Amino acid sequence: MAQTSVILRLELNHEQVTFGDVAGVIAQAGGDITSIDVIRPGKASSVRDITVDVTEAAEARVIEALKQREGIKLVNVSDRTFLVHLGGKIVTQPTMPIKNREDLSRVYTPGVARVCTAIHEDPKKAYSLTIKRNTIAVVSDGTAVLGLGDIGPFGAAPVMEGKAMLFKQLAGVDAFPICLDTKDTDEIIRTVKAISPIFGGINLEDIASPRCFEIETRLAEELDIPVFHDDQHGTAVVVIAGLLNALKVAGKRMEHIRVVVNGIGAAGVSICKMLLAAGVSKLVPVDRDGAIVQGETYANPMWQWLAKQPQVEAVHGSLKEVLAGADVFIGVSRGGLLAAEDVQRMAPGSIVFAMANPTPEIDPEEALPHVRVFATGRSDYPNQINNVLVFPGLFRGALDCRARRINEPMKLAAARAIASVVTDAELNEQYIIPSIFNEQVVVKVRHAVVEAAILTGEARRIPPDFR
Ligand SMILES: NC(=O)C1=CN([C@@H]2O[C@H](COP(=O)(O)OP(=O)(O)OC[C@H]3O[C@@H](n4cnc5c(N)ncnc54)[C@H](O)[C@@H]3O)[C@@H](O)[C@H]2O)C=CC1
Ligand SMILES: CC(=O)C(=O)O
Ligand SMILES: [Mg+2]
Repeated sequence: MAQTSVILRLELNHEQVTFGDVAGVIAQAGGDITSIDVIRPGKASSVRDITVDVTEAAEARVIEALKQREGIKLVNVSDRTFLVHLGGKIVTQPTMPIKNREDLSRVYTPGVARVCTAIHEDPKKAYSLTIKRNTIAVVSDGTAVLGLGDIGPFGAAPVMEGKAMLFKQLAGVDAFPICLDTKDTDEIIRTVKAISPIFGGINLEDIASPRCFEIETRLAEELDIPVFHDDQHGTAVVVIAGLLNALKVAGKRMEHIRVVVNGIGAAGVSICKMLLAAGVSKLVPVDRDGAIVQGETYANPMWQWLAKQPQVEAVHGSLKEVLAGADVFIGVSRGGLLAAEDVQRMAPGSIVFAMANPTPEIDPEEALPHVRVFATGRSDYPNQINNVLVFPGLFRGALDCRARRINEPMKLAAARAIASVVTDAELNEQYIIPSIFNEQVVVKVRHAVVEAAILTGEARRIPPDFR
């Protein structure tokens, strides 16, 4: 159940209520008080800010219960999640202050002109003399934002700002959110190409399938900087990392497991491809109409590709039907699709990655008693399988070695690097994947990605620590 934190500003009439009464009302309605600040003390009345943790469902109950109680005036409700978004979440910052005319004539005109000319004469110098070498565009058209669907470019912005924050905080990569007001494939490609000169890489985000496949493929072909659709490959990389460790916990092997992947969109297609490359021999891709079946014909070119793979089962069925007996469930579809009895019918020692955001395919509380390893994309449960473990270190590595592309060996190396952060001694059901705050993650992913890029001839620069 999604948890939120609200700050309630209350004016209390001391003749009618005590603070104990207030606490009782909140607790009864399902809220959990985490802090109290006195804003205005007073004998007859006082004003306090009360921070309350509640589930989304209980929030309205708490508010209503307070409003109904005599002696309590609800002055304001602030959602702490909204508060951190006020004014946006990132800023740009100069690398030095401009203190005097001399500084001004160096960083700007006339001095800057010589630098411009030098870059014009040798465009490679853009990497040393501009922000290009450390800057990524996070590009979305707002059509598949988390699991919220097509909520448009304005709606997408808080997620893209969040990705930019994570790039910077975790890997020192400067990232800029770009939310496009078009859903047209050609226009998106034209626009990204037109803005690309200032960027060292393009992170495509939350662009709906199947359009995202063509956009990424064409941009990767036409640009000489890495183009990476995070929802496809970032997700696939982190799933493989989690699965490598979950299989160790469950005592199963990649070649023997039967895997059901639900939601064959951007993330699902890339996950299926990476599972096949990793040696999975029994795969059941499932979308809204049930299993994608070997030998059938599909209009979606990616589903058609899957239907031709010998490892894909030739069995029709709904998600619930095909899930019976499966060793692994990977959900990248939509929240709330499964119940306890569905995961109960999986093979013993089952592994469930319910990764739809913000609501997983099955409520963790329902799934946990019946599965061996359980993971979600969320940060409020153990085992957060989220592409945030991948994109910061992966782009850090790609930028440092000036990789032209991000190829399969670089992705596989990233997956193994993430898995390796959890040592065999630490590994258990609750800890198959490191926390995003584990500093080893970015360090190891970067190192593995640079190494793979050098080995596969993708690097255009050897970073000093590899010389
Ligand atoms: N934890 C993580 O790191 C990540 C999680 N996700 C989550 O995965 C989900 C899908 O993301 P994308 O692949 O980018 O979206 P997408 O829109 O490209 O694909 C979603 C797919 O799920 C299918 N689908 C919808 N309802 C379904 C149902 N009831 N049963 C089976 N399939 C169904 C759609 O037909 C579509 O093919 C979202 O909830 C997203 O938040 C995506 C990327 C990373
Ligand atoms: C995590 C992520 O990229 C998504 O849910 O779309
Ligand atoms: Mg995404």
